[in-house]
Amino acid sequence: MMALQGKVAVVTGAAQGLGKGFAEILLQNGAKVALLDINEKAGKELETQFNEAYGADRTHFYPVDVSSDQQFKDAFQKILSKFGQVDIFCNNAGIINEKQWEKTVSINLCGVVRGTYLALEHMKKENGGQGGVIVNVASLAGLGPLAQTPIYTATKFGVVGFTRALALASEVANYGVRINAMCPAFVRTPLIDSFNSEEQIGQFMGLADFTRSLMEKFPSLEVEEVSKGLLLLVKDDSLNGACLAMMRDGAGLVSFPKEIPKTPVAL
Ligand SMILES: NC(=O)C1=CN([C@@H]2O[C@H](COP(=O)(O)OP(=O)(O)OC[C@H]3O[C@@H](n4cnc5c(N)ncnc54)[C@H](O)[C@@H]3O)[C@@H](O)[C@H]2O)C=CC1
Ligand SMILES: CCCCC/C=C\C=C\C(=O)C/C=C\C/C=C\CCCC(=O)O
Repeated sequence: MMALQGKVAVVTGAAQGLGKGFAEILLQNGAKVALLDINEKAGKELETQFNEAYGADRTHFYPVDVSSDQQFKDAFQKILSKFGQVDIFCNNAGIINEKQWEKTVSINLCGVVRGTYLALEHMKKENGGQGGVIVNVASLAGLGPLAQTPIYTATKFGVVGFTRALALASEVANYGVRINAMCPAFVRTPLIDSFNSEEQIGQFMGLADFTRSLMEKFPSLEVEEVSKGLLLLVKDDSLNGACLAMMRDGAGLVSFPKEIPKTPVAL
């Protein structure tokens, strides 16, 4: 089990919702945490709140839009200057916007790739790094389709595939870095509150009842429950390439078939 005392963590999308919960559970377990978010006001307020609660200089906020390569790189350098190292990197920032779908891809998928590659370059043993762990936040919609949000679903499938492929690369090439994914069902955060909006859902608004019936099948989780899942993926040294599915009735590591299950067809 990885002990978090003295470790340095980075969490994107940390100003509210799941990211705030992830940052807090890492602080409670002894890590220092760099908070990254596009929302400067909420991020700075959270930095003050966390430093009061967990000790001066345990957290620092960095304004970063994960869709910007430059902002991400600059912040990473500043984090290294302040904290000296990065051991844990959680790519959590994500949005739902089916209308501005290229923006959604740039944040939800490309943002995860940007963060992961920055962390990997620093952590990789072949670069003189000390190893570490990266956790990418996907969704249950990264394992099965959410009809109202095809682009969001595509980005989350992308996050799962990217995580699994890179975890395998890490194992084969011995990077010394573990890379895992989280796949929670609906979680009570502002993301869900803002969902009933034509601005974000566009042409798929008519499918709202279908989503509501799905939400009955997967009742909402609380941030605190999902945060315990993050802690598991960070601490358990045996987990690399793991996808943790989280639902109200329990969490579990997803098994992927070694062979492609298929029904034969005549061609
Ligand atoms: N709430 C839910 O039901 C579920 C959420 N997720 C995923 O969990 C992650 C976090 O979601 P929530 O906490 O629910 O959302 P949220 O909307 O409550 O929080 C997202 C945070 O990300 C920040 N953010 C947005 N765009 C950004 C950007 N370009 N750069 C940096 N920060 C940015 C926001 O300012 C906000 O603080 C997302 O990746 C989401 O897809 C996964 C499954 C279920
Ligand atoms: C296995 C089928 C896919 C199940 C997907 C389950 C949950 C995924 C949740 C998310 O990732 C994003 C969270 C919320 C957005 C989705 C719908 C909210 C709709 C609210 C409403 O219409 O009232």
